[in-house]
Amino acid sequence: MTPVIETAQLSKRYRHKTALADCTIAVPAGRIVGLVGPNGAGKSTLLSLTCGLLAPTSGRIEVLGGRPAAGAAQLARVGFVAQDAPVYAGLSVADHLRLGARLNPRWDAALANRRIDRLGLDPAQKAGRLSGGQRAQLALTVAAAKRGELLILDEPVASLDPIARRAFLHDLLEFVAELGVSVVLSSHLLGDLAQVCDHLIVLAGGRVQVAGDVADLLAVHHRLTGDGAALDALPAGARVVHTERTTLGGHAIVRCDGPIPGAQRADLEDVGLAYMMATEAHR
Ligand SMILES: Nc1ncnc2c1ncn2[C@@H]1O[C@H](COP(=O)(O)OP(=O)(O)OP(=O)(O)O)[C@@H](O)[C@H]1O
Repeated sequence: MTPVIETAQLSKRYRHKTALADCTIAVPAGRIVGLVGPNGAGKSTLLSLTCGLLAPTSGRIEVLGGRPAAGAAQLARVGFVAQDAPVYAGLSVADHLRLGARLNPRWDAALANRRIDRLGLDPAQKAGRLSGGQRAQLALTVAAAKRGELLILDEPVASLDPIARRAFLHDLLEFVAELGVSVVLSSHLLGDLAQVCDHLIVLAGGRVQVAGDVADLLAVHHRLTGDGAALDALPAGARVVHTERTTLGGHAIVRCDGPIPGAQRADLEDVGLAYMMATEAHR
């Protein structure tokens, strides 16, 4: 099956700043992909390259087997919601849906109306008067009703309160089940991503630190707690990703294909955070 996103040594420089370097990934179809990383890690840059809003400085990127944004057909296959859920402040909710219908050949009016109805949004309300959460939901509705094969969401839950975040992520899961789309969403909130993602990409310092299906990553990452003595007796091939001392004791996240005596399975937050912290520690 063609990967939804495939890159090889992809890099992007803005004048003197390298925002993304040597990025080689292959994202399988049908996944909800969590793209995490600290501020300035290169997440928006990677997503903008995926949508064709930016051109690479070097390297290669293919989206759904084609060049990003290469013509109307390719554009119709990808829905994109940029950071801060941009909407047209002067247009009403209904205007957004009319515009969506005019601009998108595969527009699903029934889906759009059903969502707006369920969210309790007034079709006559100007988008500029919606709350941050409502704007995010409107932007997601427009992107989903486009009926593309890939939905790209840049920090879609950043402006939402915890209840709205839950509702948004729940809706997202429903969409994926209903529409069969692949989704890439970036976030700082590993806990949120852990609820919905089955594929993880950790970016830090403009480089991919780890990427893969969540089940595969969890199978090979272990959490060791204690005074550190266990780290001196790790099995061959084990690699300490990150160690941390806290007032409550210490722990280490270790990558190892086989079992580690006395270790627990790491969870997704452990894994994501460990790779981010390890990069920060080397700066
Ligand atoms: N247009 C630009 N011109 C120059 N530098 C830029 C530009 N856009 C981004 N950068 C720089 O590239 C790096 C990566 O930025 P990017 O926005 O991709 O990170 P991010 O992971 O999305 O960050 P955040 O989580 O803060 O949104 C940062 O150092 C940023 O300052």
